[in-house]
Amino acid sequence: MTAPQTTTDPSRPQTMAERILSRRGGGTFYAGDLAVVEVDQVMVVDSIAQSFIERMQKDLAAVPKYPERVSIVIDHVAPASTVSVAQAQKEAREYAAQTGVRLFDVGRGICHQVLMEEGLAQPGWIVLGSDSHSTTYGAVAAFGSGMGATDIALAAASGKTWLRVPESVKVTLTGELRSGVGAKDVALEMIARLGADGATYQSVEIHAGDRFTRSERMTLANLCVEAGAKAGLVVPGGEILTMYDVPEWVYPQKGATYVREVEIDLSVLNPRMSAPSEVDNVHDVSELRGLKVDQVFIGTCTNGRLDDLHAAADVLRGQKVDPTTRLLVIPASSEVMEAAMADGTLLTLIQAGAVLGTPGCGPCMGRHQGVLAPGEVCVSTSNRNFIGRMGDKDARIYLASPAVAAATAIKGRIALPEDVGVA
Ligand SMILES: CC(C)[C@H](C(=O)O)[C@@H](O)C(=O)O
Ligand code: SF4
Repeated sequence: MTAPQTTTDPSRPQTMAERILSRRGGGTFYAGDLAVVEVDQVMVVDSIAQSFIERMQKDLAAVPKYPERVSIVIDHVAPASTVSVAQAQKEAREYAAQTGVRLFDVGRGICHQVLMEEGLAQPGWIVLGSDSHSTTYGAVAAFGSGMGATDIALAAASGKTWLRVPESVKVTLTGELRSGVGAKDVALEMIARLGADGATYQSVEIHAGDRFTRSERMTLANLCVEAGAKAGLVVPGGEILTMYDVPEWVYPQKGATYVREVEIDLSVLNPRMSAPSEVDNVHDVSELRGLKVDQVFIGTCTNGRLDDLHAAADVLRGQKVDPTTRLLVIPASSEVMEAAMADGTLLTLIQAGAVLGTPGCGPCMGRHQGVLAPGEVCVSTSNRNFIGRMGDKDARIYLASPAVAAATAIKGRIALPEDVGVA
């Protein structure tokens, strides 16, 4: 493996990140180069809205250059849990009304899911979010990246951003998954292989062929930031080609330079689980089987979509949640909730004993709707299990797929679907 040089020789093949940033920056850029690029969408979440507005109004004395390219989403603590949260959300609504930027209010859903549903991330776009999981847009070959309030405000004010073109790690998926193993298991395996800081400021370029739906690709791209990645780009294929116009210039070129190459053979992968308190502490679920669990949470931008709820319902149908365990289910968006309502999935989940929450982040970051007490154990379909993430610092979080989470809820202990009679 050779480290890429920062030459601007246009004949050298480019990675996906290099190609997209070159195109959107009107130049030929390679890893290490500084690029100034057009920004197609700026996303601001509720928790950051106040600092964003302050930067815009006080520091920059600017209004959004293209209001239609800015979206504010009230999702992290929605509905509001305290007076100060309510005040911040009120200011965000007023700001949107004054400036004409889009506002997605309480109940519409988690920022990344909402932008994707609204078509506000497209192949080849640059989407910047005030949220670290903005790598999710890479599911549709958009260069999605999280930035702080200051950079986000600068992008909103100028319509551009500048960044150092990241080096790329190539992740190649081979073979076919066995039944009962899914995108979340692949994503956890990928983070285990890359390491929690293993792709810091790099672009993780995932070669998945025609495998995986958009939803599954979102799970893969979402987790990339847990390896420290600047972006997580899935090479377009399969369903994406039928859903989007994919320009030729988003594809990586043969012979592009990668700092590291990782190959994952899907055919030997088992259901995986990340144990406390780092996302890359990944084990086979069978090794952790039997541990008593107090709360199970199915939702989030990682695994709160319709296919995730279907996977949970397939396990929970006709069964009951263990009486000593709580099961919280929070659809990622109003659209997901409506579809799950219409096809009977929510009824199946509720009949099994699930408690439903408002579409949004829910207890994912420990702000409300299911905070954990000291000593409690939670199995969650989310993406982070750091100390204190979902409440008390002495609570422990295990990350898994919706199917494993559902089986665990029935047993009240970490379990596989086969343990509750589901093949
Ligand atoms: C609140 C937000 C800024 C934060 C993030 O950046 O990711 C949150 O979504 C998270 O998952 O920790
Ligand atoms: S669902 Fe969780 S990880 Fe996703 S944006 Fe919300 S808090 Fe962050």
